[in-house]
Amino acid sequence: MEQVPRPGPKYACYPPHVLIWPLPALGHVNSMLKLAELLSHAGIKITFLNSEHYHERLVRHSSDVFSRYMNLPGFQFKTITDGLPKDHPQTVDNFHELLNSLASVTPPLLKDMLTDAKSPVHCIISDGLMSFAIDVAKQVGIPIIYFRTVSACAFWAYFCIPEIIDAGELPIKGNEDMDRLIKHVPGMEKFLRCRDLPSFCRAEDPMDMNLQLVVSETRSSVRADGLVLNTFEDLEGPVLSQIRAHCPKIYTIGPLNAHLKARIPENTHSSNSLWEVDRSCIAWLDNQPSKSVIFVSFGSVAVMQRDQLIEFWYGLVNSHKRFLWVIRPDLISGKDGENQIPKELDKATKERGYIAGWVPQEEVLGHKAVGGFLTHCGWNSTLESIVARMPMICWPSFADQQINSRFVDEVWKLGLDMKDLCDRKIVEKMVNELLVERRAAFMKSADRMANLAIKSVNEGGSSYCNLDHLINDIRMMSSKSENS
Ligand SMILES: O=c1ccn([C@@H]2O[C@H](COP(=O)(O)OP(=O)(O)O[C@H]3O[C@H](CO)[C@@H](O)[C@H](O)[C@H]3O)[C@@H](O)[C@H]2O)c(=O)[nH]1
Repeated sequence: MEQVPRPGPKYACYPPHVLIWPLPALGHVNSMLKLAELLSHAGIKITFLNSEHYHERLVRHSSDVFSRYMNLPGFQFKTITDGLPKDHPQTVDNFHELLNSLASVTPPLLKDMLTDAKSPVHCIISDGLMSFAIDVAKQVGIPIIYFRTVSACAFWAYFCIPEIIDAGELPIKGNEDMDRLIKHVPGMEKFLRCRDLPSFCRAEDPMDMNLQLVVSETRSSVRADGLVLNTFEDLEGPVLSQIRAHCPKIYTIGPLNAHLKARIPENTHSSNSLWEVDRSCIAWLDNQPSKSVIFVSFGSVAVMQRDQLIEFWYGLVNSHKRFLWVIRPDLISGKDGENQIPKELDKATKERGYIAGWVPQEEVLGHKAVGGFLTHCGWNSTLESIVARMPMICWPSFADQQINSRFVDEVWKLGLDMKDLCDRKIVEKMVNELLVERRAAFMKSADRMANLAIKSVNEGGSSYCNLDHLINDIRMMSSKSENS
């Protein structure tokens, strides 16, 4: 399906044209849409290439997001197949299937799109996990910039995995080995433990398919003409210096949610939620005392066992604090014991809890009644929490979430790392630490980091200037191509 572009503002000559192509996963599509909006605002023509499945979802479940983008001048959606059946489960275990399928079916389609003389593309910004896009870009001679949607610390850990394996630091030798320090991620030698490495490193075999795939994709970033990261210099400066030794052209332009608000203040709907949002929780929050609620959400893909759900539930109830919990319809893996919620949990939830399937997360984090965030530490959630001055309890599940958690707790002092423990007593204790006992200290760090985040996206800040660099570089690519 292709949308005909609507007339945009009157550009002097040809506007630069960028093709943006995310991996079909919510955390990726969501943040690349934000980048698309920022570039569109700067007068750049955008073709946003969505997988057929994600596009259908966007049109059907988020028609407001879809029409908002369709109204941006010079913006169009195009779709491309991911080569998988419609009902193919999208879980972390199927990650390599998705990437392999994309790599086998999309290159000729992309090449056709890029060689269409009617609509020349001057630059591709592709997801930083799709190296086949680099191969196609090089064949047709169009510059390509990578966008990696994870933190710089996660990117750097992925980048160093071959050295970690060569040094014999992987595989991890069972649970008792989890607290061993890793020596071969420069800059993190003092605090990075086996348990904090991206979850793919837990494979028993260092040649594990998912692990090798993510490493080779990360390493391929050096072949791109630039790397965009959704982070900011004051948050991850030391790690960024390490990465710059390998990928010299890095555009740190985050936090993207704050950057959008800074550049386009009239845009009050930046969250780009691709699923239907239940807003009834806002009315519930309106009736709760200030900073009294712990918000619980584990992102769009993480799953948990039913017994883990019950442990969290007891922990929240036993903390005697109010809670708002996002339980997605597909959050619980396996259906054992469905509908058997112990009566005391049910009763306490009616008294001081609220459960929803999908909420306007950024708005919730900014609500005056919310005092803390129990999160899986997906990168978008982590940044949204930082911008909202919200201390965190981190229960990481997979991929980059473990290392993000470690940084939240040990480096940025913005919250507590629960590691992969799941025990009602720990949940209860941490909720009380976050909301009461250590509240003042966490709030001080959260305020400081939020101020730095806001400074970075305001005029003159590092992310603001880096986005201007990116826009100027794209303009140069376009004028070079028009002159050749
Ligand atoms: O009820 C909800 C729950 C979540 N969200 C939004 O959904 C996004 C979730 O993104 P993220 O926190 O990054 O989590 P995942 O969806 O799990 O993201 C995947 O992609 C991220 C970016 O690559 C990685 O950091 C994660 O580990 C990976 O699981 C955020 O923008 C939330 O605001 C809502 O709008 N409403």
